[in-house]
Amino acid sequence: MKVVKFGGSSLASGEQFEKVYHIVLSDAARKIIVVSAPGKRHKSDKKVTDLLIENADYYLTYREINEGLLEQVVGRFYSIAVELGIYTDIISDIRADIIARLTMSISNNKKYMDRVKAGGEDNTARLLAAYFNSKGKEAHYINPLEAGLFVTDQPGNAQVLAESYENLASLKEKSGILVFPGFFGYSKSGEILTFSRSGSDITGSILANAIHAELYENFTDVDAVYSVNPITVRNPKEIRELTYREMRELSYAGFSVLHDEALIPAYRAGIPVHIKNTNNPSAPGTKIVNQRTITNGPVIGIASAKGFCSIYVSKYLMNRELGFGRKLLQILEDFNLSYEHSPSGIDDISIILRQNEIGNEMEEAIRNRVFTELEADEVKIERNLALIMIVGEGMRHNVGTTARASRALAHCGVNIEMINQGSSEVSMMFGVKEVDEDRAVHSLYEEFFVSVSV
Ligand SMILES: Nc1ncnc2c1ncn2[C@@H]1O[C@H](COP(=O)(O)OP(=O)(O)O)[C@@H](O)[C@H]1O
Ligand SMILES: N[C@@H](CC(=O)OP(=O)(O)O)C(=O)O
Repeated sequence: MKVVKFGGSSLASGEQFEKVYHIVLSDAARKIIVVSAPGKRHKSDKKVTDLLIENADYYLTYREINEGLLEQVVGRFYSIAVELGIYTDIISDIRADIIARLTMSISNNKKYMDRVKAGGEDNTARLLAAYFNSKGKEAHYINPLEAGLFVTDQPGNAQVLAESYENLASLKEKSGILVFPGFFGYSKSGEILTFSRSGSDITGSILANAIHAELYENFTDVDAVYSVNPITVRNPKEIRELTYREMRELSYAGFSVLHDEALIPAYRAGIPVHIKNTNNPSAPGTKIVNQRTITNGPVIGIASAKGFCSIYVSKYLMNRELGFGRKLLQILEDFNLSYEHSPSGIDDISIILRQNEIGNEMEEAIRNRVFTELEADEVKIERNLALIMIVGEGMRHNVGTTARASRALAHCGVNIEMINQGSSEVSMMFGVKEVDEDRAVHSLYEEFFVSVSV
């Protein structure tokens, strides 16, 4: 039995729905279909989720529906139904559902937003099931509350609760194709909560774990996971096989093709993940597995992401001071900040954080506390950093990868602000200024994938 997830790009129009229909029917093992909300049909288009957010924002501000915005969302579903020739009252049901989400009582703005956002996936699942039925195929929309997908009470960032796996296991026994909306679950008190953005990938992985699927297929709009983001480098090398660890590191640092939280459930149950292209289903795609044979050089992928800042603290004899690191992290915890990395030296430590979490006032308050409470010699906060992650299981067995990477960065004139090598030895991270990011990635790609034989 397979769980198959289709992303927003795979469901953006009636034509895409048709492709999904044929893909699902071409393999009888494809049992549970997880759907995102319709995505962009072209570059300047809007995702249904973003349209729903605009609708919710308007309602929160004016306490009335903006008819124009509402029509944009309903119009997306309507045009898909027309293209597919589904002439039922499904569109009036979808309109009523979205109006109900928008006009319900508001106790908490963030939860209100989640309920509206979830309308994209929920109605897409209903529409896809209706399409299968219109073609005489047995398919059922599955409601995540009835199926028992329970999550924590964290709006926009919910986490699955352990009991969900047992609840969802019984889906295996149901007949026909099951169409499950991605991206959201329910709190124990019955409220809708979404995962973070792009979270339908997480739903697919949870379901694959719950039913002990033989495979979790994730259909998107690219032929493979590429060794570098195809938006940064043209026609990059395709990756055929990746380990869970490699993909985890790469998706953390910018390989948005798979949500970085989506691997854990599949990994825990040992279920391979297969990334495939809805627009070219016969392409081999990329498999994510527990172990792979290392046929390439040390590096399998290079990922990068903007939006980080570093807090650099130095103090003479820091290494001898009991509890220094703990006290520093305690200060950050007091500000409700989680940190990403902390490379350190004998007398200094840098803490890397996501900069959108620290405003200017908070920055000043942190600086003051570190100076006064920790008696630091120097505290420097640097913004607009990009992290570049070089990843590959082969790095463990290869000498000189760091030297090659540093040489490549020096070659293109990029200054390394910080280096961090993960203890797992499958990744190496470089901090550079955001303005240097693209140049650095090109040069690293050239070094590890193009010019030098490995
Ligand atoms: N290394 C990479 N390999 C493939 N795609 C990548 C990579 N890094 C970023 N992407 C982007 O991920 C996109 C697919 O993910 P996403 O937009 O979430 O699709 P979906 O609509 O299927 O959920 C691709 O179109 C591509 O632009
Ligand atoms: N529709 C949601 C969830 C999702 O997974 O979407 P996509 O598959 O298009 O990344 C979002 O835009 O965040």
